[in-house]
Amino acid sequence: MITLEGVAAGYAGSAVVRDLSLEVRAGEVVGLLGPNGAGKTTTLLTISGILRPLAGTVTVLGQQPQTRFPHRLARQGVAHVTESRNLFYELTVDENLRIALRGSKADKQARRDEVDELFPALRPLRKRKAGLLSGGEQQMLAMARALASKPQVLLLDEMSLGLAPIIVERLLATVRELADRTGCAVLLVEQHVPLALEVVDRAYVLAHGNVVLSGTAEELRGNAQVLESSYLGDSVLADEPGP
Ligand SMILES: Nc1ncnc2c1ncn2[C@@H]1O[C@H](COP(=O)(O)OP(=O)(O)OP(=O)(O)O)[C@@H](O)[C@H]1O
Repeated sequence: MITLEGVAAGYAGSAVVRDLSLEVRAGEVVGLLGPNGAGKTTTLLTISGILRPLAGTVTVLGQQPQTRFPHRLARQGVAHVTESRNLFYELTVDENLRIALRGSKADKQARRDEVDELFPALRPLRKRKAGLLSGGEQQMLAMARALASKPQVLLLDEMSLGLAPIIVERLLATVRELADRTGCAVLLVEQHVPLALEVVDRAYVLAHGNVVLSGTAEELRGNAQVLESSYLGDSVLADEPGP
């Protein structure tokens, strides 16, 4: 679903991510972890076609998104939820969802039912303007919008930004359920490392634009010291229970 081979990515011809190879298969949830400025957002932007790779090959759903028109990719089943959430804040929850729904009437109804099942907390908020929702509710709506477009590939950039760990835990569980149910391939950037490692199948750790560690969630959980040192002293594992 997503394959990167020897990819360099960056801005104005200058690479901030180098020699990156990664893979996300159907139904997998894969984490892209690492400290601030490591190149995680740049990697997602390159996968969704917003940035062109400076070197290497990006393949998404069998195609190379080396196009200046990322909306074409979106129509082909790639949803990218950016840090800014991209909601229409003056529109209601319902209206935000309606805009994102695609396909026949039956398709749209099926998507709506799925959204209702995965995000029951949004049901009583349908008539509320998106701008009046809490941070967690807005993030749910951003994910629900992504789901409404029936993605085969979902890119999630720091969906937990500014949210309490309990909300993050719920959102991550929903992402897992979405991948298991729909077979969607999910690549997620997440700062809450221990929480992310509870739901992802595998993860890549980026530091200074290079992969410094990768493995299954179990391998990474068992490699906490190396994982922590890749964050250059940031105590990412601080919310792990003590010994
Ligand atoms: N539009 C831009 N033009 C030039 N450099 C940029 C641009 N956006 C990001 N960068 C630089 O690229 C590097 C990687 O940034 P990126 O946003 O990909 O990191 P990140 O791992 O997502 O960080 P964070 O966790 O802080 O969001 C940083 O040094 C950043 O300053």
